[in-house]
Amino acid sequence: MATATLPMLDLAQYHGENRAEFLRQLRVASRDVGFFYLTGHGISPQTQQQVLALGREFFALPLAEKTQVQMLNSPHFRGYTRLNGELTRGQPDQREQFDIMREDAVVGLPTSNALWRRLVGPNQWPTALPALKPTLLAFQQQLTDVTVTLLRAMLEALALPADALDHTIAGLNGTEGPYQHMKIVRYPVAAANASKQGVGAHKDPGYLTLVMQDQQAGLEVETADGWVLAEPIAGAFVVNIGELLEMASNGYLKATTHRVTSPQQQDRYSVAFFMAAQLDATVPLLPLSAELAAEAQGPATDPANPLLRQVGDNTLKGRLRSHRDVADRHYPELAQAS
Ligand SMILES: O=C(O)CCC(=O)C(=O)O
Ligand SMILES: [Fe+2]
Repeated sequence: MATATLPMLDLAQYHGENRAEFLRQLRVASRDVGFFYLTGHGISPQTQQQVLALGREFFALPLAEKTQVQMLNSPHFRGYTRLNGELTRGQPDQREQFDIMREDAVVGLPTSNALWRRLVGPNQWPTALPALKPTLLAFQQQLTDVTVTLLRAMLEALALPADALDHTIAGLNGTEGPYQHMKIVRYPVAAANASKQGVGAHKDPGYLTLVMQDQQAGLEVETADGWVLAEPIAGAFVVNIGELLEMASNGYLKATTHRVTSPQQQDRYSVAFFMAAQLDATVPLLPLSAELAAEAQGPATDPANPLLRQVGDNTLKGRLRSHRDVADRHYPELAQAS
């Protein structure tokens, strides 16, 4: 593991007198590493601790309570996934998790070419832990606000209008704001000789991801210097860029591969939040200046997993690959094709 560390950015500077220098650092970090720590985001340590504590409580519930809200029940890919229940590049991840998205009503009947509309719908909530719903939904909204600010700052950092992507995060069918997806995760200590794939190497699909970690390390980032450990820093979020933003910037902003290695001594808890364009958006190609365009390397393409500019199709494709059991039950016609 390389000893390099990730860049550190203070979002408070975006609103202060160091704005220009902040934007420069943001541009360089997003171009060269695609990963950084973020402080000055305005979310209090108390709120962070409260969410992590509630996450621990959730995972400590009896399996029967967690199974009651299993993702397998949900055509909208919300709910609990047991250990080994999610696949990354076909290999099972050593983590259990609970996924939520925007709390929505089911939208109208899908037409055959817009099956992604079925991603929209309600979350599942465990009756045994009533505090989970209000706490996680409020936290999801706070993280959304931070990522929207950050997205606008990134566009400014590219010398574009801050609102250049606002039309892709305005909301779907009367909902407000961008696509939201949050998960609370538990990575158990790996048994000797067992797989240590907490989550396999991957890029995130959306615009921007925020990760909140407890004190247990495990998140690793692939950089030009090799794999770098994103050591937890109390109060700071880890930010990374997703494939949609890489695509919009023609590869100037980098979606970087990362993974989690199972902890050795203590279970690790984290919360990951993924902000993306709304499902009916098509990701535009941003008009970069000639100077910046010269540094844009084009989005990385993986022939085994091509990116789709239509966000709903791209999102559904990712969910079907990661959660095969949900795909088989709720999308049999697509599960066979993917
Ligand atoms: O748990 C973490 O630290 C990161 C998780 C992650 O990369 C993901 O779920 O996409
Ligand atoms: Fe990730």
